[in-house]
Amino acid sequence: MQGNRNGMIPFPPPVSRDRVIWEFPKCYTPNASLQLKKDWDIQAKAACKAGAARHQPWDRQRMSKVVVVGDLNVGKTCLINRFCKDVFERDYKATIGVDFEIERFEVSGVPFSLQIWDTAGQEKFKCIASAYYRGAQVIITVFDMADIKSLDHTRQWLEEAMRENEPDSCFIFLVGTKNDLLPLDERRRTEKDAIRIATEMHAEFWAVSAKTGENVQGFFFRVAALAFEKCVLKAMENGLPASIGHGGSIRSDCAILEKASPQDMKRGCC
Ligand SMILES: Nc1nc2c(ncn2[C@@H]2O[C@H](COP(=O)(O)OP(=O)(O)OP(=O)(O)O)[C@@H](O)[C@H]2O)c(=O)[nH]1
Repeated sequence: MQGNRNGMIPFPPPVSRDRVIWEFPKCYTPNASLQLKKDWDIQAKAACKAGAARHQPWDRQRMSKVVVVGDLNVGKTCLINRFCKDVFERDYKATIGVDFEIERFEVSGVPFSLQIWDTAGQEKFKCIASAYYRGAQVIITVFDMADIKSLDHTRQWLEEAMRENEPDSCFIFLVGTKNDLLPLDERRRTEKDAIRIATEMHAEFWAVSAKTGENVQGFFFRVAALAFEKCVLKAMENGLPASIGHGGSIRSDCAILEKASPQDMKRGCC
């Protein structure tokens, strides 16, 4: 895509159809869920409706920061790549430091983005990666369903990520990857252990497979919906106009990305 003279892209293309969210996405299991409700908050819904109806030019986007942490080799990069690029890489290539993707959505008629930070699980890159934990609205702690030790380590990963963030400021998810590797009975046992740990962490649990794609879209839609709704509610709490939409004002804890494309934003990792 061509930028203007400043290298900026004035109007990003419309959000692809498979990134449009109207219905409030369901949780994976009510036994470890951040919210059991089935629909959007009524006030947030009304604000979105009013904003979307205005059809203003899309000159900026609201964005939440998502940080993905967990042991090396658990499948963080594959999970992100399955969702953002619909690919699966069989060979392991360690993440060096950090990398990020920006994924654009339309939620209840309103543009919204997730800035998804993929961090390195290797000890030697930890100090680089941890510099990027700050300012997260969502923390995703990932473990490998076929490696129970990686589940035990998620508490430590969360603790480290929370050190850089305010208590109660983030949605926390516990995600078990590679569920394609387990027979059903073993999968059930691991899920039971994970649900116990998710409850301790005040996290929502999901079991996914980047290889088969199972639950990957459902999971990221849930992340986007919860993060988006929180932005809307926070903006309303702060007394900002209740009408939110293309060019409207959700500020709160969402960053606003002014007319820059993901390519403009993408920096080399450390
Ligand atoms: N069977 C199966 N293998 C997977 C899945 N997800 C990832 N893998 C494999 O697990 C290995 C590690 O995946 P990565 O996504 O690179 O792991 P990572 O957590 O990003 O690792 P670091 O970058 O070192 O932190 C790769 O060989 C993947 O092919 C999955 O859902 N199923």
